[in-house]
Amino acid sequence: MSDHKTHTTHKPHGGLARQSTNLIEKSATFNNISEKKSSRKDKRSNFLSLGFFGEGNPSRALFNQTKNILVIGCKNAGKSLLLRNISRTCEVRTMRKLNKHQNTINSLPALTIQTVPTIGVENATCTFDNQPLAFREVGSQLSPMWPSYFEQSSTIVFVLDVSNCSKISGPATEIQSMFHNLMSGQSGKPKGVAIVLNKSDVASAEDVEKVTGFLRVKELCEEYSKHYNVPKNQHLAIVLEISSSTGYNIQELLTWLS
Ligand SMILES: Nc1nc2c(ncn2[C@@H]2O[C@H](COP(=O)(O)OP(=O)(O)OP(=O)(O)O)[C@@H](O)[C@H]2O)c(=O)[nH]1
Ligand SMILES: [Mg+2]
Repeated sequence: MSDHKTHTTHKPHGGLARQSTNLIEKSATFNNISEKKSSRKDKRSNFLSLGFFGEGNPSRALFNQTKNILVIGCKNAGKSLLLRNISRTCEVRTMRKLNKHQNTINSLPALTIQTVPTIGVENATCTFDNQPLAFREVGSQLSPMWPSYFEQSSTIVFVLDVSNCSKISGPATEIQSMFHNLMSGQSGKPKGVAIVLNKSDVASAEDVEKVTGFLRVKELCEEYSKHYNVPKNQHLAIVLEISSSTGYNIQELLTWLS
C-alpha cells in the first residue's frame, strides 16, 4: 500500500513509557457512543504478549462482518474514555483519508472530555480498515453478568487502571476467572482477548513489568492460546499498555481488533 507510513511517538511521561509505532491508514466511521503496515515485525513489537497479526489471523475469516467487542473492567478503569478516543481516532483517520492526507494521527491533543459512570451497557460502532466494529461496554456493576456476554462477542477487551497499584489487585481475580470461563468452553469458540493497561500517561503509573508479573497476564495469555492450539505468532491474546487520554497505542489496539 502506497500510503503506509511508520511513525514513532513517545509517551509524555509516566512509568509505562514505550515506543509506539503507528500503523496503516484506515478508513473509518463512528457513531457517538453516548446513546447508543511499515513492517509487520514493527507492529508486533508493540505488543507485550500475543496478538492477532499475520496471515494466520483467524479473525480474517470474518473480514467485513461486524466484530462484536465486549469492553469490561473495573469502575473508573477508563472504558468509556477508551471508546471515545477510538471514536475520535476513527473519525480523524476517515477525514484524513478522504482528504487524501497521508499523514497519520500521532499529533492529536489529549482527550479532555468528561465521562460519566456507565450505568448498565453502552454501545458504540465504528469502522476501521473497512472492518465494522461494534463495541459494548458493560459496566462494573454488572460484572457478575459479564460471562453472559462472552458468547456473543468475538473479542473481549479487559481494561485496567494501572495508575495506582491499589487498583490492580481487584481485577486480577476477574481476569483469571474470565480466562477460566473462556477455556471451559462455556462461552463458545475461542475469542481474542486484549488486556489493556490503561492510564499509562499518569506519572505514577505502575511499571508495566511489575503489573504484568503481578497479574500473571502473559502466562494466562499463553495458557489460553495453548488451550486452543493457537500458535503464539497468531496472537490470540494480547497485553497492551495504552492511554485513553493521550491516545497512546489506540491505533495499535484498533489494528489488532480489526
Ligand atoms: N489520565 C488518564 N485518565 C483517564 C484515562 N482513562 C480514563 N481516565 C479518567 O478516568 C475516569 C474514569 O474514566 P471512564 O472512562 O469513565 O471509566 P469507566 O471504566 O468507563 O468507568 P465506569 O463506567 O464507571 O465503570 C475519568 O475521569 C477519565 O477521564 C487515561 O488513560 N489517562
Ligand atoms: Mg464507563
